[in-house]
Amino acid sequence: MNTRLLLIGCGKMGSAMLEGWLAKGLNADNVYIVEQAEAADKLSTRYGIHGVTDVREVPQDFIPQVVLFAVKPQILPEVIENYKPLVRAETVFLSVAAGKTITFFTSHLGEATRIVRAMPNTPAAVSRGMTVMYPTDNVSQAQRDMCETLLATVGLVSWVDDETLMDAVTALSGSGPAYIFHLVEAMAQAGEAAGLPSEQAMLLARQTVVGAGFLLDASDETAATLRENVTSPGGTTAAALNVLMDQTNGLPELMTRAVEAARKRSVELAG
Ligand SMILES: NC(=O)C1=CN([C@@H]2O[C@H](COP(=O)(O)OP(=O)(O)OC[C@H]3O[C@@H](n4cnc5c(N)ncnc54)[C@H](O)[C@@H]3O)[C@@H](O)[C@H]2O)C=CC1
Ligand SMILES: O=C(O)[C@@H]1CCC=N1
Repeated sequence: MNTRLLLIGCGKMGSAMLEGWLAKGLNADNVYIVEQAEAADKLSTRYGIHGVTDVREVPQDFIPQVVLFAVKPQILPEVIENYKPLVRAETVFLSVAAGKTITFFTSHLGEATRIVRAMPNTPAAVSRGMTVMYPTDNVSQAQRDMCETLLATVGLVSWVDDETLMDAVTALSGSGPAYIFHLVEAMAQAGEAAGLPSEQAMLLARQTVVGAGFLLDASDETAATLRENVTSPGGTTAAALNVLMDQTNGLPELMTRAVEAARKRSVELAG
């Protein structure tokens, strides 16, 4: 992979993608990262990329094909205009910032800017990410393909043709890994309450979620069938699922409220 990439912000999400790309052979020499001073030094040493603290330190002859914004949405209004000089037809601006709309980018960078909004998730670090993208009309097919190739290197890719759906995407797959990690915490806590020692409860919860994820990935069956495969009539799983699948107080209702809270927050982050 020889994509010329300028990455703005390399924290949890930026480094998850970068690690996935470098593991799949992205040429580190073609990558510039704008970060805060200490992070820029560490990243250069760790990944062999060019770490800078200001976009003006990027050599004039480095024309990025992709400028990727991976800073917090709250930081973007302060920094976005620094990147205006990079707007040109051969450069696509790819943003993973939750909530930040195409209108936000065009209002600061100009209508001609080619923009792809993307929502990845942190399993990208182990090439199991899920990314959903939405492009502006002026993004060429070649640029769409380039963004898709980049993100497909670290997981599955899907597109939406209605930008407002990016809020729902963010609430489901963007934030979703946190829900699963919390499920591990909740299962471990429940195991402890049922009498298991704390460390063993965590081991069981963790490996159960890892194993179920692998099984889901390896199997052609639906999640519903895999669930039914565990559930003996009148057995222990059925007893637990009676609680979890309760129409009014069960997990679907709780998850719907949680996803809706995240979707609303994504709308608010548009600013
Ligand atoms: N963490 C996640 O699971 C996901 C995050 N996102 C989006 O990714 C973006 C980054 O989120 P995280 O990686 O979680 O945050 P983070 O705080 O880990 O990373 C942000 C990075 O930006 C750097 N930074 C701050 N000011 C900067 C500046 N002026 N110029 C360059 N870099 C600067 C920080 O040093 C930090 O390393 C957000 O917009 C978020 O909505 C999207 C999908 C999932
Ligand atoms: O919590 C957030 O706002 C970001 C967006 C999706 C995951 N993390």
